[in-house]
Amino acid sequence: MKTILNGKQLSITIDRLCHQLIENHLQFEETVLIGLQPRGIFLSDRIYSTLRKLLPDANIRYGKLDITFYRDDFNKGKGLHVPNETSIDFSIENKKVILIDDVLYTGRTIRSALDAMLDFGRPAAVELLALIDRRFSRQLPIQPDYTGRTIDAFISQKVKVLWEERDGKDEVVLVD
Ligand SMILES: O=P(O)(O)OC[C@H]1O[C@H](OP(=O)(O)OP(=O)(O)O)[C@H](O)[C@@H]1O
Ligand SMILES: O=c1cc[nH]c(=O)[nH]1
Repeated sequence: MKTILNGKQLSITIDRLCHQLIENHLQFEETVLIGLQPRGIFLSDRIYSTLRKLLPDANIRYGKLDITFYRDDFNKGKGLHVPNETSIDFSIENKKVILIDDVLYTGRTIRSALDAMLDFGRPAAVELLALIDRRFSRQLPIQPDYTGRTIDAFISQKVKVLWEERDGKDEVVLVD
């Protein structure tokens, strides 16, 4: 097992990603954040709370999206899919949407998210923020606009993102 980001590095990376978002989206008047269930939510919660500290006067809209029923392997005999909650209490019509997930690998989760998101309106634009980009693993033409760390990994390896509130510590590891 190899550490990709320790707790301190993870915190600095999240701060940096938030500053990059502010650089492009200023007060988030026309921009909404959407974290992807289940694992992207820990990251999107951190990003949302950091942005609120950095921009105390901004009214940042933040929702959580479950993509279970939009997966391209849903009903493909891959076992029982357990859905999570979607909570988006605003329209994304004509808004700039920032999708947030912890790991970008084949790109299929994000494809599903693009599909699922359309139930909430037609956005003006969509950007993707991924904490870890496993490049050269993509099966679809999907790339992140904001990246915490880009890594190369063997197909047999797995990136695991650990969070204090769930796992007792913040760390990103590569598991053989
Ligand atoms: O780019 P992709 O290949 O879709 O992988 C990325 C997804 O994988 C992880 O979730 P999880 O392990 O729950 O998803 P999986 O079962 O699709 O690997 C991670 O939280 C991403 O959402
Ligand atoms: O390495 C990977 C690939 C997909 N999803 C993960 O969470 N980790």
